[in-house]
Amino acid sequence: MVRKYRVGILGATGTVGQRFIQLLDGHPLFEVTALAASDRSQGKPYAEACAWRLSGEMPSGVRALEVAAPEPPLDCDLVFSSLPAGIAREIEESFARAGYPVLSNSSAFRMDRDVPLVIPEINHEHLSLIERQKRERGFDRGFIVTNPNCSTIMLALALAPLHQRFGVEASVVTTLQALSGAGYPGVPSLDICDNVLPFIEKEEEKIETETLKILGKLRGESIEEAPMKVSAQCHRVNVTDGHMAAIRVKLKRAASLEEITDALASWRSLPQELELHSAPSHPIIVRTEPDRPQPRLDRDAGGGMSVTVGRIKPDPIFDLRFVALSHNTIRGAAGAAILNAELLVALEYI
Ligand SMILES: NC(=O)C1=CN([C@@H]2O[C@H](COP(=O)(O)OP(=O)(O)OC[C@H]3O[C@@H](n4cnc5c(N)ncnc54)[C@H](OP(=O)(O)O)[C@@H]3O)[C@@H](O)[C@H]2O)C=CC1
Ligand SMILES: N[C@@H](CC(=O)OP(=O)(O)O)C(=O)O
Repeated sequence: MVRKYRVGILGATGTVGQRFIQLLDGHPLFEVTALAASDRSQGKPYAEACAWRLSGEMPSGVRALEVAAPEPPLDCDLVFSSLPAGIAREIEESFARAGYPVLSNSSAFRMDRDVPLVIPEINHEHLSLIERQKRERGFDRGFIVTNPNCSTIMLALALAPLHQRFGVEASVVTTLQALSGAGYPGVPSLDICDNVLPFIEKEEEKIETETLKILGKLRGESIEEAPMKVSAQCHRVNVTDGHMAAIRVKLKRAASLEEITDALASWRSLPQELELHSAPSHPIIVRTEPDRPQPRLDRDAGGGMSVTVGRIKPDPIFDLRFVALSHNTIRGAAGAAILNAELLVALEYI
C-alpha cells in the first residue's frame, strides 16, 4: 500500500477548513492527522469545536482529533493553511521554517517575489521559485506555495487558453461573489437580503495584480508580469456558493468565435496529463444554452474544479465577452490548494 502523507489543516474549523476536510476524506495521497484553529477551539475534539456547515456528515476520521494551536510542531508532514490573512504571514512562515511544506490559501504571501502563486494548469513552472525562497529565507526542507484569490482563479483559468493561443491585451471583469466567500458568519443577513453590495475589501486589487503574476513568465528566478491590463469591479450577491464573472477581453490577434470556443473547451494541461486526483478532465466547460452558467446549476461542474463559461459573444467595444462561474471554496480555495499539493508530490517537491 502507498504511504499517505500526513497533513495538518490550519484554520480547520472555518469555511475553507471544512472544505479541506471534506475533500481530503478518502484522498489517495493525503490523510488528515492534525487540526489547528483559534484559542476558542483549541483543546476540544474537532466534532465539538466545529459547527459543521457542509452537506453530508463530518468525516468520522477527524471527529476525535484534538484541535491544536497553529504552531509547529504538529503531527503531520505538510500543512494546508486557511487562516485569516492578518495572522497567516507569521504563522505560515513559522511552519516553513520548521520544515513543513505550507500550501497556503491566504493572501499573505501571494505577491512575494520568491513565493509561487500557482494554478497547476497555467504556471506549474513557477514552482521553481521554491529553490530561491529556501535560499533567501534560510528554509531547509520547508517552503510556502500559494493559490490565488477565488475570483482570480476563475478569471486566470478563463484567460489562460486565450492568452496562450491569441494573446490577451486587456480584460475587464465584473464579479458577482457568493456569501461563503466572506467566511462564516460573513455578511449580516439584513445587509444582503434583497440587496447587492458593491464592495469587497481589497478584492479588486487582488484580481488586478494576482492575474498578471499567474499569467507571467518565469525569467531565471523571477516572474515577469504578463503584459496586459486587467480592470475589476466586485460585488457580493445573495448566493451561497459559486462566484460568477462577466468578462470582456481584448485580444492581440483576431479570432473567430469558433476558434475561441475551441481554445477554451479543448484546453488541457499538465494536471490532466498527470491524471492528478483533483484535476477535472476539462478545466473549462463551455455551455451554449443562452441562460448558462448559473451558480446553482454549474458550481459543482468537474467536482467543483471546472470553470464553466457561457454566453460567448463578440463585443462591440472589446473583441469578446462571456460569463464565467466557479465554485469559490473548491476550485477557488481548498480544491486549489489540494491540486497544488498533488502536483508538488508528482513533481517530487514533496
Ligand atoms: N471563503 C472563501 O471562499 C475563501 C477564503 N479564502 C481565504 O481563506 C482564509 C480562511 O477563510 P474562511 O475559511 O472563509 O474564514 P472563516 O472565518 O470561516 O474561518 C477562519 C478560520 O481561522 C481560524 N482562526 C481565526 N482566528 C484565528 C487565530 N487568531 N488563531 C488561529 N486560528 C484562527 C478560525 O478558528 P475558530 O473557529 O477557532 O475561530 C477558523 O478555523 C482567509 O485567509 C480567506 O481570505 C480564500 C479563498 C476563498
Ligand atoms: N475575498 C473573497 C474570498 C477570499 O477570502 O479571498 P482572499 O483569499 O483573497 O482573501 C470573497 O469574498 O469572495
